[in-house]
Amino acid sequence: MNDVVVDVRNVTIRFNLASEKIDNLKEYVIKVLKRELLFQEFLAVKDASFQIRRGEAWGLVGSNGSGKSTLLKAICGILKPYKGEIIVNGVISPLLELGAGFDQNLTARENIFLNGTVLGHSMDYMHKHFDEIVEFSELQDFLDSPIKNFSSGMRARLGFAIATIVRPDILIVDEILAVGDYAFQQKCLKRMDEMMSGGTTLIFVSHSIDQVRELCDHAVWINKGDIMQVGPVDEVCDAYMESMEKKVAKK
Ligand SMILES: Nc1ncnc2c1ncn2[C@@H]1O[C@H](COP(=O)(O)OP(=O)(O)OP(=O)(O)O)[C@@H](O)[C@H]1O
Repeated sequence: MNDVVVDVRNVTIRFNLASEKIDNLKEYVIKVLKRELLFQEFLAVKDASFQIRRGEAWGLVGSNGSGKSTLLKAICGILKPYKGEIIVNGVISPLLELGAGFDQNLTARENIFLNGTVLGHSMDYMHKHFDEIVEFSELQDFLDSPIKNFSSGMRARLGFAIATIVRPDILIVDEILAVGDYAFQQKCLKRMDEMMSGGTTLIFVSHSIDQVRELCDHAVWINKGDIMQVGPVDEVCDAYMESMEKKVAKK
């Protein structure tokens, strides 16, 4: 049996950055049509390869702007690699940036249904799980307020509660716990633990190395798009922390 659920094969992700300043949309369109707009190639992830097996928990670590979220988006299929391929076996429940899948002008109640649909659930399914979502998020008193008035922690509560009503094959959690309070973080960690006991594979991005060590068994350290190390969580986190400490000492 092939138990590899995410196979990242020599993946390079490229963005085109406009290399000149453009002040307005009209100027942009004219330049694109005249083929005068210059782009600079920027590789956010370079030749990344690793394999994640069923039931494993992987942490992605690295400093700001190193390519963690970009790699997660490619695993979710939101971004297409410029080179290489990613093979995913199973259903992914992605919990990416805060507010992704939410409409800021709709209420929490409406957003539960909207976000559920974005994740591929029927209205019927969302009706059945509505109370469970509200209970987990502890937002009973704010159900009819528009999301734009929510704090980042409240958005994280709602997003996490929706993304984890199903027991997906692969759960992807990007830095979302950072904005939740301590009690909510513990509640989320417990739920992730339970999901992993049930066989869910986890891919987790966090700047809290303690959380990565606690939750994950493997890790990838990425730095400015380069994969620095892949392997057992403690080895990778030790190497990453050592490099961070050296960086701090130099300053
Ligand atoms: N849509 C985009 N267009 C152009 N550049 C992008 C785009 N998305 C990300 N980048 C660039 O790719 C690089 C990696 O960004 P990414 O968000 O993956 O970093 P990260 O490791 O998740 O950072 P952080 O820890 O700060 O969240 C950054 O330099 C960022 O500016």
